[in-house]
Amino acid sequence: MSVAPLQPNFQQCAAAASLASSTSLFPSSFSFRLITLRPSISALRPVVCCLSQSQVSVVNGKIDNRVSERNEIRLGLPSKGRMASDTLDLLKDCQLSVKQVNPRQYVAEIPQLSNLEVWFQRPKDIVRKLLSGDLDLGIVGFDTVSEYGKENEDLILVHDALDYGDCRLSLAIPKYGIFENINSMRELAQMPQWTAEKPLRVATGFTYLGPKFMKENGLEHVTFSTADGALEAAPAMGIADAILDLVSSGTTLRENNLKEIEGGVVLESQAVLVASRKSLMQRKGALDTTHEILERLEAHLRAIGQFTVTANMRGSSADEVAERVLSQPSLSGLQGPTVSPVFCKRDGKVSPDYYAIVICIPKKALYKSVQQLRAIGGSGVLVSPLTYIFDEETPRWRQLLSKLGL
Ligand SMILES: Nc1ncnc2c1ncn2[C@@H]1O[C@H](COP(=O)(O)OP(=O)(O)OP(=O)(O)O)[C@@H](O)[C@H]1O
Ligand SMILES: O=P(O)(O)OC[C@H]1O[C@H](OP(=O)(O)OP(=O)(O)O)[C@H](O)[C@@H]1O
Ligand SMILES: [Mg+2]
Repeated sequence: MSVAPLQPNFQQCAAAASLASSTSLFPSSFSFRLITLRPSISALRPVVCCLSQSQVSVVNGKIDNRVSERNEIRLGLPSKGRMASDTLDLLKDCQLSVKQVNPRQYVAEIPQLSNLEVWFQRPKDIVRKLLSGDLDLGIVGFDTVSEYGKENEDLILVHDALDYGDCRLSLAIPKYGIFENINSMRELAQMPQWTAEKPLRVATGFTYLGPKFMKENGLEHVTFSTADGALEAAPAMGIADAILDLVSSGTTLRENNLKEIEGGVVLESQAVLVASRKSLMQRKGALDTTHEILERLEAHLRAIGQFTVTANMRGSSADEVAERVLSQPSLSGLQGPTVSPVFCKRDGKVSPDYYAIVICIPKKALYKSVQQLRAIGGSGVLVSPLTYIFDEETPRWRQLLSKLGL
């Protein structure tokens, strides 16, 4: 069951080769439909063999690393499962609503991004199609990127924390029987029961990450079986000794008398935006579109953790009020407070009577901040939700450029 790691030099070629040779990865009806839609793509590669309808092909014995010549940028979104609706909700919150004519149609558009096609696919197929060059961008769980991306260097995480789909990939064993006193990976590895003849049987859908993790943890005698769901039943059914599956609330494990163990978490996951490096580097418009999506995501995700707070303060000058505000640890805002004079007319004279301050405050620190505002003489505190925070430049954009060597 273990999958040998790919040699870095041959990763792209091998990934494309295995994709092309596996009919289960490319249902023929779907492939044919794409080829019919884009006849120019196959016509571009006149010689020798074409591995997929897209970019990694072998021309006259050499790897052709160019991207296929389509004009649209393609974004893959989950077509089903728990990620599907959350992904559409997130994009909507970023003013990037996906217009889908009907739910059975797999292609859609985002009117704000004119050069973009949205393709609805199963999460694992999004990763496979990023590798084969049939998609340029995708939103899926980090677990799916890790399992099906197999550390391929062509995959680049553009945004690693989209704030939904939180779960962890974790090893779990029964609470009872020979496992009763086993509470860590080390103890599991040291159990005398596992031999070449009678290995530890692990049920998992993660057949790349599973063997790798067990090997890294010194478990030599392990076999894997796989199933598409309800893995938690496998130990009670006598099919497996342990399971390696996603855990979120932990309810499913508890209900099935299973427990996680120390050191047994393979990875923490949440939804991510992932891209094909080749597409970003070579496809016209791909980097610009990615920049716009990233900016909108960052602006929204930064804002949802914050409130805008306004308050009135008496004081002798804006500077003096600012000093009082900044003396409090929770009131420094994103870049310091905005302090504005509020003018009143008294005895025919216009002068600042008090000052209005505006600051952004993390939602978690709201009550503490209100207490600190009151302590320094703030009154009339108004709290409103924030919709977007656009920074001068997002840190993730700089990171992306540096990953691309730009
Ligand atoms: N219990 C969970 N809580 C939160 N997120 C989860 C949970 N289980 C899975 N996920 C995340 O959602 C993604 C999709 O999971 P989902 O179960 O919807 O689809 P799937 O497992 O690919 O399909 P299916 O379960 O129908 O075979 C996972 O890759 C993971 O990132
Ligand atoms: O820790 P919990 O909150 O209980 O969630 C964990 C369960 O969620 C997922 O299953 P899913 O609901 O996707 O069903 P599936 O087995 O059909 O994939 C995962 O495979 C676990 O079984
Ligand atoms: Mg599932």
